[in-house]
Amino acid sequence: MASQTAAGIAMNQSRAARAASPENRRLVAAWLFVSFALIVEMFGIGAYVQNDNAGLSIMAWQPVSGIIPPLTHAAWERMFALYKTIPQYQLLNSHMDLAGFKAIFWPEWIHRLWGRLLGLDFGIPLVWFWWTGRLERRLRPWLLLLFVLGGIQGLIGWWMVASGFHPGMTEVSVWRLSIHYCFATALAIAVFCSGLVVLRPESERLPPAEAAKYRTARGFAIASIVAICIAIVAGTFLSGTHAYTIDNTFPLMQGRWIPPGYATLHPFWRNWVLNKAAAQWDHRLLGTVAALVVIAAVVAAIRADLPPRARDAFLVMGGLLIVQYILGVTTLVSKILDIGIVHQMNAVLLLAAAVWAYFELRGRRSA
Ligand code: HEM
Repeated sequence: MASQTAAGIAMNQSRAARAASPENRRLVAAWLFVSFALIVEMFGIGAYVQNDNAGLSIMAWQPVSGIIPPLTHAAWERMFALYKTIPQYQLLNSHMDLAGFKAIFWPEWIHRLWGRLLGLDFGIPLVWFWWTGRLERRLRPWLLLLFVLGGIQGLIGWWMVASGFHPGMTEVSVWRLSIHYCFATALAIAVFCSGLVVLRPESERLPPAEAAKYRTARGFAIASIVAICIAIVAGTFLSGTHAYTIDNTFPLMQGRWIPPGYATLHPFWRNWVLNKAAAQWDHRLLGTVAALVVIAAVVAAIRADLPPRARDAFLVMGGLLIVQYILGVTTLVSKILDIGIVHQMNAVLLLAAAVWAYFELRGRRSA
């Protein structure tokens, strides 16, 4: 019995050593970063679906059997007949034929397929890494939680889509769209952070005395994260109300700094979410505030003479910010929504870069 226990302890120790080895950490981190990249791709697909107004084309929630698209003409006709029962078809698309329906079906089908693939991409390696002792003990429940949250994101997606079937609705609820987008962003960033945690163990963080020197730059990294998150939430209201369809001039709206239609809804706060002019103005303003905070962070980082990895992170964040701003303004003035797709994907990368910048300046808990 005693020898069995000793053998068990030895095995646990060898598993822990294996999990902590640099090669293993790189492998696990690569899996997490690839998963992050696939989620960013998912943002692009989701944006395409939204631009095409295709999100309401599949009226069933079938996580497993839904992977099989209609295979016969009769099956297509059945699917189309279902779509004909919802207000979006009756109020907007009553002229649509089967070919038109197929054109909105496929983007939504690919969106859901990608969600399933993400589940496999995360779930299968999770089981394998766990089984073969490649995951540090403290990470296991966290990664399992992320997997479960991925499933919940799918449910939120369906809850969002279902809001578009209500009487009088021709698209999904702005609120639910915003929650769907924000939850996806949080998940993407959580996966990215997990990759960083695996790649950079406690021992590779800055010694506390050095970390203290960079307090200001670290504070700016946190401020950038907060400002970018706020701009993202405002972006979801702009996107959800299709506010890019009005006032396509920059920086003024209808020749004014504050558009005349800003406060038409009551109570006042509803304008922030549901009023096109207000949603667009808020996003411009908050995007600009985020841009200024990020620029200040990059200046602070350059002046602080940071360690190379941290400096790189701040510079990447600054570069992505410039790209983000240009993409936002270009989407607005051109009304080319394909540019908006890249703007949405880049938002997640920008937030990830800000998190990375913060991460590189974290100190060890002890000397
Ligand atoms: C740091 C700055 C910015 C961030 C993080 C950001 C983020 C976002 C996000 C996440 C969305 C999409 C949300 C969704 O689809 O639910 C969005 C949409 C949009 N943003 Fe930005 N944005 C920024 C700056 C700007 C600026 C400065 C402009 C233009 C003045 C702009 C114009 C737009 C437009 C027109 C859309 C709608 C695109 C569409 O519906 O497809 N953004 N933004």
